[in-house]
Amino acid sequence: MREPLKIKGFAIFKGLLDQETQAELVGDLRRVAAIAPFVSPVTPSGKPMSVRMTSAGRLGWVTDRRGYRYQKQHPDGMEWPPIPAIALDVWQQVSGVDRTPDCCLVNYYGEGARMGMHQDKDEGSFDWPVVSLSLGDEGLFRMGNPERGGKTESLWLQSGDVVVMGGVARPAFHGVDRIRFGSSRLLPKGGRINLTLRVVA
Ligand SMILES: O=C(O)CCC(=O)C(=O)O
Ligand SMILES: [Fe+2]
Repeated sequence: MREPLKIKGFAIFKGLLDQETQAELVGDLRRVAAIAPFVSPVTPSGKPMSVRMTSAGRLGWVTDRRGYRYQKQHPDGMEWPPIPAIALDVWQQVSGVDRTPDCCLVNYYGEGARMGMHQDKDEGSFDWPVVSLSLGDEGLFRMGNPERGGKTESLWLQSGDVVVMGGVARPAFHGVDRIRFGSSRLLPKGGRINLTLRVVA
């Protein structure tokens, strides 16, 4: 495996997944969404998020008026489907830890969707990395600091890229400013999918 790019402690593996594997993973995610449909979540303050979300794994990440949290069931009551083997394989290749993730959060970015700067901090511990996989349209990923504000660096993530947020980058603020809708042909209707694999302590 090639050495990752390192930006502010974020390790970026450009093009880790080949096209065939990306297409296979999209098929797996269709099966995930057939069991646990994408929802349009709201933040605890009631603000609609522009991304749509579902999860796979023992736990799923959800947000609504009651707060941000992990839970064992989809908002509609069903258990989350298993994490696709391809995603677990990527985790094993890049995470550097000997534990399987509990959650694979699946975000879908349609035209105009974005994600504001935030920390991933509902996991109970920053000891485990978060591994992120990008599929479909390009997304402009912004990398910040463990405190809000300060200098940031941005990078376009393309289909097949993998980012590891570990060490100093684990508590760092990050977000997706915008996507280039229609820049990839992986998803017939366009858009971007991001998977994040997380250990929930
Ligand atoms: O879409 C991305 O690349 C990042 C997603 C993210 O930060 C999250 O789901 O917490
Ligand atoms: Fe995040």
